[in-house]
Amino acid sequence: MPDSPALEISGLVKRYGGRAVVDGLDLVARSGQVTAVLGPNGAGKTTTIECCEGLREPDGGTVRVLGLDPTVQARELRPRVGVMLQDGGLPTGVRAHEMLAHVARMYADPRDLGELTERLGLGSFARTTVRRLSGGQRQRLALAAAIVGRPEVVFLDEPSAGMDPQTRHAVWDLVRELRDEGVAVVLTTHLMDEAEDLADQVVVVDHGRVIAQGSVPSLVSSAEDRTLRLETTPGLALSTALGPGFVVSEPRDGSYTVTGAVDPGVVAGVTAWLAAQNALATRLTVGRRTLEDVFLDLTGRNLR
Ligand SMILES: Nc1ncnc2c1ncn2[C@@H]1O[C@H](COP(=O)(O)OP(=O)(O)OP(=O)(O)O)[C@@H](O)[C@H]1O
Repeated sequence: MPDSPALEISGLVKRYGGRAVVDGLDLVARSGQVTAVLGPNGAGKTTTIECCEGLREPDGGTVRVLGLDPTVQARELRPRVGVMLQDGGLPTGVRAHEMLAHVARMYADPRDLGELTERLGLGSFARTTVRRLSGGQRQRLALAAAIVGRPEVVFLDEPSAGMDPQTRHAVWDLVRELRDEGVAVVLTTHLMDEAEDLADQVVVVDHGRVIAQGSVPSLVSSAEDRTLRLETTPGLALSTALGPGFVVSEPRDGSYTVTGAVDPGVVAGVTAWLAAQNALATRLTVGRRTLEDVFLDLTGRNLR
């Protein structure tokens, strides 16, 4: 069926030692779209992706990749799915270019290795053994290995972690191209700008469940809320200057954010209140909420 999703997860449960780290998770990802899975450390993202890759067996629910069950139909799926693991998962004793050439030989119609090498800047370390590669170089090689076989679905677990900005942009371009070629790209990331730039659909996972999903615009503008950002004297009780319905935080000393229905009257009220405290605002901006604001609202500010 042309409209059937590339990935369909229903009620996925995965337990470790009796604890459900994935706890009834539903997710659909489509061809020609980038789906970004976000969530705090330990939320269950990697475990979910590993169930999709056939690396972990679910304890409940179903996972279908291209309509197939990744645990029992792994052989049929292997040539159609590309996987980039968080730890690289590469053999360490071979040279980078040998590893990639070996992976390419496993596919019927691999990408041009020269072009891929150029695109991801692999040339400078092609003759280095994998064990001696830097973290970012290893990531680049792992990405090349994930896409060399022209997969229909690609799972990228934190693809740009440890990459320098130049490489990150090259990777983003490549991901957009894959999407335009009709590939279903499913990636996990902690980089909100990566999700904002790339994702057609964002899925926020916490405690093993999906707690929000949608396009970036739909997530950031679900209300008429705006964010007022303010730099001034630390430790002010800024919430007393505002009525109910506003959330004030001071993530760094003297750097405040106010979320809510920020209108001209609210800005005037805040600056008047600051003047009464003899506090000078050295910076004041009003903007739309960012994906990071939404993420922190959804998942809280406590460390995991
Ligand atoms: N093999 C395992 N045995 C026991 N517990 C595990 C195992 N793998 C993962 N866990 C636990 O499952 C939970 C979810 O881990 P997972 O790696 O899926 O999270 P994540 O959302 O990918 O986190 P991160 O953002 O840190 O990569 C964590 O509490 C982790 O400690």
